[in-house]
Amino acid sequence: MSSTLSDVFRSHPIHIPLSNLPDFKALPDSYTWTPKDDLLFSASASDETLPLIDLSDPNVTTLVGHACTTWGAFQITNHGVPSRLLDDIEFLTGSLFRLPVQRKLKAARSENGVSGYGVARIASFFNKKMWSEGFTVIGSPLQDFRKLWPSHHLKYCEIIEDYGEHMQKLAAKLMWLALGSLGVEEKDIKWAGPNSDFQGTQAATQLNHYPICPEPDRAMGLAAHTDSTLMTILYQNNTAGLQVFRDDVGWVTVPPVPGSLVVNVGDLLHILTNGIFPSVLHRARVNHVRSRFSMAYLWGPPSDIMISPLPKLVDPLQPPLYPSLTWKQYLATKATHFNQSLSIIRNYLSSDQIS
Ligand SMILES: C=C1C[C@]23C[C@@]1(O)CC[C@H]2[C@@]12CCC[C@@](C)(C(=O)O1)[C@H]2[C@@H]3C(=O)O
Ligand SMILES: O=C(O)CCC(=O)C(=O)O
Ligand SMILES: [Fe+2]
Repeated sequence: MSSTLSDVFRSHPIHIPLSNLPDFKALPDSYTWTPKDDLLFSASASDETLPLIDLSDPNVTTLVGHACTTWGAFQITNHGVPSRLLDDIEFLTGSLFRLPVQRKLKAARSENGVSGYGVARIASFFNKKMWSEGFTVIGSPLQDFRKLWPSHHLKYCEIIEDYGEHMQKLAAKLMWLALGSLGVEEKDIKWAGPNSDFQGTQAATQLNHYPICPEPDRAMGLAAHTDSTLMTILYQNNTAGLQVFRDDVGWVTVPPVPGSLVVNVGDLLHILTNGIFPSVLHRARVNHVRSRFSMAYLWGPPSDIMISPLPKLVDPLQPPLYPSLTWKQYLATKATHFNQSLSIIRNYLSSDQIS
C-alpha cells in the first residue's frame, strides 16, 4: 500500500515545545527578529505587482506560463471556486482560532504527527518565534474537529471536504495550463491517471492565523520559505501580509484582491520543470490593526511516485539538474535541510544517495 504524508513525519519527528505558542499580548525578545535571525529579514521591498490572471482570458496558457517562469507565483480570478465556499472556509478558520487556547490544545499536533494545532513546522529552523498559530489538516479532520467542536464538528468537516475537492480540481487545471505553456502534454505525465485529472494526488490544508501585533516591524508571521509542493493555492482574508521574493526586486507584497486566490510554484514543480518554473520564496508579515487569516492548499503528487525533470524539458544542452525522488523523500530532506533542500539534492544526481 502506498504511504501517506503522515508516514513521513512519523520517521522525522520535530520537537517544538508548546511554550512556543505565543501569548500575542506583547513582543518579548524571543519574538523580535533582526537580520541576524533571517538574512532576508530586512531585504528591500518593492512596489512591483504580482501578475493577476483572469482564468477566462483566451490567452490564459501563455499568461500562466509567463507568471510561473518569471515569478513562480500569480493571483487568479474567475477560478470557479464558489465565493460561498471561500466565505465558509474563512468562517471556519476564524471560528477555530477564536476558540479558547485550552480547547485548541486538545487538538495539538503531536511531535511525530502532521495534522492538528500548533506552530509551523519550520519554526524549528529559527531562533526566534513566529507571530502566528496554525492548524494542519491531512486526510479527514473528523477526530481533531470533534475535540474542537464536540457538537458542530460535522458541519466544519463538510466545509473542509468541499474545499479540498474544489482545490484539487483547480490545482489539476492550473497544472495543465502551466505545463501546457512548455509544450508538456497529458501523455507526458502518467501519474496524472487515466483521465489526466490527477486523482490520487495528496494535499494538506494549512489554516494560518496572524494575530494583531504590537510591533509588526520587528515581528515575523511566517518566516521565508518555499513550499515542498507541486503548487500551493492560497486564500487570504482582506488583510495584506503575504510577500514573495524575487532576487532582482526584493520583497513584493501580494495585496488581497476580493475573491481571488494566490498560486505559487513549489519545490516539486521546480524539479519537474528542471528549474524553468522557480519555486518562490515567500513569507507572511503581520500588522498592528487587524488580525489576518490565510488558508493554504498545499498540493503534491501521490507520495511514492518518482518525480524528476520531465524528459521533454531536458536535452544535452539542458541536462537534468535534479535526481528522481518521491515527495516522501523530498519532505524528509526538507525536514533536515529546510531552504537548502533543492541545492542539496541538486548535488545528488543518483537517487540511491537520497534516503
Ligand atoms: C505537505 C506539507 C507541506 C508542509 C509540510 C506538510 O506536511 C504539511 C504542512 C506544510 C507547511 C505549511 C506551512 C509552511 C510549511 C513550510 C510548514 O512548515 O508546514 C509547509 C510545509 C512545506 O511546504 O514544506
Ligand atoms: O499566510 C500566508 O500568506 C502564507 C502562508 C504560507 O506560506 C503557507 O501556509 O505555506
Ligand atoms: Fe508557504
